[in-house]
Amino acid sequence: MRTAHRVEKVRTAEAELMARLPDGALMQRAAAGLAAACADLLPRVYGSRVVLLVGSGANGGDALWAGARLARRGAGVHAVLLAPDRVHTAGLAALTGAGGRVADDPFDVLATADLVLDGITGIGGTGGLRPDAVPVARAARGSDAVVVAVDLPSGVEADSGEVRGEALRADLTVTFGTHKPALLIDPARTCAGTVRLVDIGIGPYLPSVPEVEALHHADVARLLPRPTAGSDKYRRGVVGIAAGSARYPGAAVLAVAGALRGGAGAVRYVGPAADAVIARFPETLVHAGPPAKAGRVQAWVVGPGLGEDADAVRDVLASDVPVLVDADGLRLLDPDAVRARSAPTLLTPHAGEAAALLGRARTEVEAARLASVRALADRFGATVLLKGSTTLVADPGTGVPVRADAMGTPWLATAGSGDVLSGLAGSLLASGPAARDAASAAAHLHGLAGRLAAARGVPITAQEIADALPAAWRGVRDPG
Ligand SMILES: NC(=O)C1=CN([C@@H]2O[C@H](COP(=O)(O)OP(=O)(O)OC[C@H]3O[C@@H](n4cnc5c(N)ncnc54)[C@H](OP(=O)(O)O)[C@@H]3O)[C@@H](O)[C@H]2O)[C@@H](O)CC1
Ligand SMILES: [K+]
Repeated sequence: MRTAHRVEKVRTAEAELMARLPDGALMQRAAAGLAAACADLLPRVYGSRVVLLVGSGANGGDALWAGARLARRGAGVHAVLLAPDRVHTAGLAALTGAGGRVADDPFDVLATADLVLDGITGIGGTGGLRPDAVPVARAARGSDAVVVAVDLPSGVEADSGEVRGEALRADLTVTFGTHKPALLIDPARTCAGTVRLVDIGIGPYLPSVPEVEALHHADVARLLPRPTAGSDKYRRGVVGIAAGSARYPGAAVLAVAGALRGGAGAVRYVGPAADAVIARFPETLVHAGPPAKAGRVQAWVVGPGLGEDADAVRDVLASDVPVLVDADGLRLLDPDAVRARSAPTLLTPHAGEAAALLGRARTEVEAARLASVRALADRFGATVLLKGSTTLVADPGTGVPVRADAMGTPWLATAGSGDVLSGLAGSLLASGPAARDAASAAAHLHGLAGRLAAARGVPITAQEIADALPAAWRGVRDPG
């Protein structure tokens, strides 16, 4: 699992460790890791042209010390000083002592650079790149050089993943000690490129509960149900799907398709699309409705393609089992009914639906995804899965890390893809895990299924995502 901590926690941990070490030791660890990562990227260090973008803080110091190491190995290193009067003096002395130089003209050296180290700002930066840094950052990005961000891409908000102005998009980010939330959450994450973590020894001083966590295959594998010899279909869990309408029967079929691949022992469909569901999936138990009369289930999914059937939403929310609400269900739900529930509730909005639930603009939700998912979870007292290029899963209250999942691919943005996800997540929910675990496992499997279905770079249908789910289970359980 990758974990990310807030700046305040990183600074506290660094201070505790620094008090036990000689002056500058942590920066040397950071610079050594950074220089090694740069050396790995360059065909050869000797003779390569490296440009350092150096801001006013210790982030610039890291870049200068790493630049000194590369200069000692024969690289031609130029430093572009964005705040010459506040430069890290020891770092600059080390660079010049190793044969590096301060650039006379940033654009000249950037035009021929092989590698640019972005040390403008790290965890101390806020508010996007400043006006004097913008043309330099654009020239770096527009050059043929590979761009390596020091700790964070400059211009992003470390704690929230917001980008409030312009940021410098990197090919690789070398981060120190722990990930920062911005490296796991869009839109900042997309500026980071590949992320490499350098251990500088602060791990023991960081809180055990991070701000954000991202699950690996093995973490997800542990969340997936495994039937035992004593399991029957009821013990494995029955998931009820209240979805579809005369107008949108396909949503019911796709939600059932996801649910059948989610590990529940049986899928019970309730609603007006029973014929379409049975025609495609004869193993489904169908009932015309209402949900309250359909028979026992261990979890409900309500909403995909539901149209205007507010009664179905009300019925399902009145049940005493875990409930997932998606799509039309999110529009029709009564917030008080959600808050009054004692069994878990999982809401699965995309940014537009989240914006409607919060009474904000969609662009606001997209710009501040971490704050938005937490606000929704708190407002509804429910687990929330916010869809997007990274999926976020939050529980209400503080002290529980938000889960971020970047397994998805842009090809997943296709009609019906969300219906498959709700069926899948509901099916996992029926087998008994916490809503947060069911939601994050579902997001990961759904993302991997999308990747597998689109493996040859071709457009995919929602049905193909559902069909790839068994391969995604195998991929997660046996990544071999
Ligand atoms: N502590 C340690 O032991 C270790 C720390 N390490 C490294 O230190 C980094 C943190 O260093 P830091 O605290 O000096 O902050 P940093 O990110 O360099 O920015 C500082 C200054 O930038 C300015 N500024 C703000 N916003 C800005 C903007 N948008 N555009 C331009 N400038 C802006 C602002 O000054 P202002 O101009 O506002 O007065 C602020 O004071 C960390 O990310 C890691 O790389 C590693 O070596 C490991 C050991
Ligand atoms: K940086």
